[in-house]
Amino acid sequence: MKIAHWQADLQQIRQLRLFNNVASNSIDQLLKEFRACDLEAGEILLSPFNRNQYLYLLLKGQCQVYLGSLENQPVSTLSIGDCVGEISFIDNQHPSAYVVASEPSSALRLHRESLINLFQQSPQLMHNLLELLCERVRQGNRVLLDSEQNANIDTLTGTFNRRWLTHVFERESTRCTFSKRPLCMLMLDVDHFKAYNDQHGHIAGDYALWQVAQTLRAQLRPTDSLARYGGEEFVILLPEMGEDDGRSIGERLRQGLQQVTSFYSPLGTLPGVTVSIGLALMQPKDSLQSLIARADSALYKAKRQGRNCLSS
Ligand SMILES: Nc1nc2c(ncn2[C@@H]2O[C@H](COP(=O)(O)OP(=O)(O)OP(=O)(O)O)[C@@H](O)[C@H]2O)c(=O)[nH]1
Repeated sequence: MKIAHWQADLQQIRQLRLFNNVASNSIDQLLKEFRACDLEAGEILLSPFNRNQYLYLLLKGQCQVYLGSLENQPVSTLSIGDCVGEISFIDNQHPSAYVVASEPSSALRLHRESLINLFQQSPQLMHNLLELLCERVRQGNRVLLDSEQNANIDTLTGTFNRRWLTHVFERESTRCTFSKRPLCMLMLDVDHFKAYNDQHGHIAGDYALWQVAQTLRAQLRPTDSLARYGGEEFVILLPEMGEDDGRSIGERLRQGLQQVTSFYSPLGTLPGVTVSIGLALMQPKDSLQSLIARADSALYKAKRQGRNCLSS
């Protein structure tokens, strides 16, 4: 980072959010506390390994924010007018993220020693800084929410995964028990899938799993929960469904897949697959594990009965 010569352009300064509505006669005084600096592309401005003493205000260029490691995808981009390092500047702790200049950039920087001075001179600037901080907190919460949602999604099929099933079972089983309603579980397993992979290739197998997920999802209610439980196994929770209803839904899903005799994929047309289904009705005191164990043995029965059928 190079300290740069900088001629204050009041027009530009007034447009920066930190200086929003700050009285013109204070700006001159405030700017004396700032130093201009130039950053090269790739330069690391903040790192969780180094304590940060400065608040940066981007005047030119842009920076990217990385959480955890610089190998990860950037979580956000900071551009002209954005503040950098405001949290560690205030609490004097290590930054929680890496901030890297993604192109040659210029910034104004302010040492934390000037903080008190600055606030005394301009409550408006303090107000602006608080607003920017709140925005950063909200942005952080959004990133957290996104990563939480991604952690529940199976990347191949776009359905929920086993982790999410644990979470949703807790909620739905409590709700159904409380309202004295039944809950049904279906466990589906693609038939002869090893042979499918062997014959058409693993990528084709991946497309077939994707196709299964699409077909199942299209036939379920929004309140039903579809999760990929593992390899070629899916679990469906049917809240407020007794055994007979669960059976007819399972049967409809099985037939729906049987009817997809072929489907289009980026590899060309591929044959469809069939599934075997095990059904289990939730009993009082059932845990997710005990319910899955019964659905799994019903599935095993369906496999023994010749596959492409439902058993309970
Ligand atoms: N393409 C693909 N294959 C997978 C995936 N997960 C598991 N498999 C394959 O699924 C196959 C499952 O084989 P098996 O458990 O022997 O069962 P099966 O051949 O389907 O036979 P049955 O279940 O008895 O009808 C294995 O060959 C796994 O490699 C995946 O994500 N993609």
